[in-house]
Amino acid sequence: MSGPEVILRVENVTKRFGGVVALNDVTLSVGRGEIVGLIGPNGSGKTTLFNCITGVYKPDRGRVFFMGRDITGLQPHEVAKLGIARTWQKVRPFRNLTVLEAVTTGALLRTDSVEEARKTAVEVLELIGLPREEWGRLGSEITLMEHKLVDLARALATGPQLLLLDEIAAGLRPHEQERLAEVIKKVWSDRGLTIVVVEHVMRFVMSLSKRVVVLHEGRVIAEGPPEEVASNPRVIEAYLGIKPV
Ligand SMILES: Nc1ncnc2c1ncn2[C@@H]1O[C@H](COP(=O)(O)OP(=O)(O)OP(=O)(O)O)[C@@H](O)[C@H]1O
Repeated sequence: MSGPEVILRVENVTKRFGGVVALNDVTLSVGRGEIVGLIGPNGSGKTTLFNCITGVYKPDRGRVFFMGRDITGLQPHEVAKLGIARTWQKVRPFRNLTVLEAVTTGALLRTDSVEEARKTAVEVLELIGLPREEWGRLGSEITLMEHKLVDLARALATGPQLLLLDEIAAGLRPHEQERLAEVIKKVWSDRGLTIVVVEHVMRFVMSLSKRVVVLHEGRVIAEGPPEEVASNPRVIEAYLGIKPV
């Protein structure tokens, strides 16, 4: 890939679960500063790819490079420390923590000082625009949209260079998805981040990404600008379940 520095490189990654080949020789690159959409039907391997990048799973074959360094097989906390953060497909409730405390836990990756971590959390919460009166509320008291923003804030508080968002728009109403896309664009430009967005909601992907990679049955079947990819017959065939633009 020419152009910007390659920040993430996945090379020939294969991951099997028993007889299921979740990823089959996947190769892709992400340039620094890009927002790349990763799409594909249910079960095509998107979350498994995130798990192989972040050290949740070790690939059976292939390598993962981050900023030129081979990170294959590192533990999740080591990968996080190097500067890769993620959100999870399922909202992870933090019933007994407040919003501010939950985001502070993210910042504790980089410091032992709770005071310093809280400062980072405040900065991030201000950046994403979650109103101050929400910061003292418990996880059990906030809406799904607020949970998504807190997940995003917690990931940002770890101080990443690369952010992996796993279906963060799922379950939100269209106007909430629009707001979330605006927040993501804001943090992307403010923090100079690189972002990979796994998403089923095509409109959401298209509003964020100039380049989309399509997975189908564990393989990359197409890659390019969203409009081009959306009209690619191979993608349409693989992807009958896709939501219309
Ligand atoms: N821990 C696991 N154990 C066994 N099989 C798994 C595991 N994780 C994923 N798989 C299988 O690997 C394949 C890819 O799953 P994955 O969750 O990566 O797909 P996905 O594209 O993220 O799907 P979705 O859009 O539904 O979230 C599926 O067949 C899935 O059942």
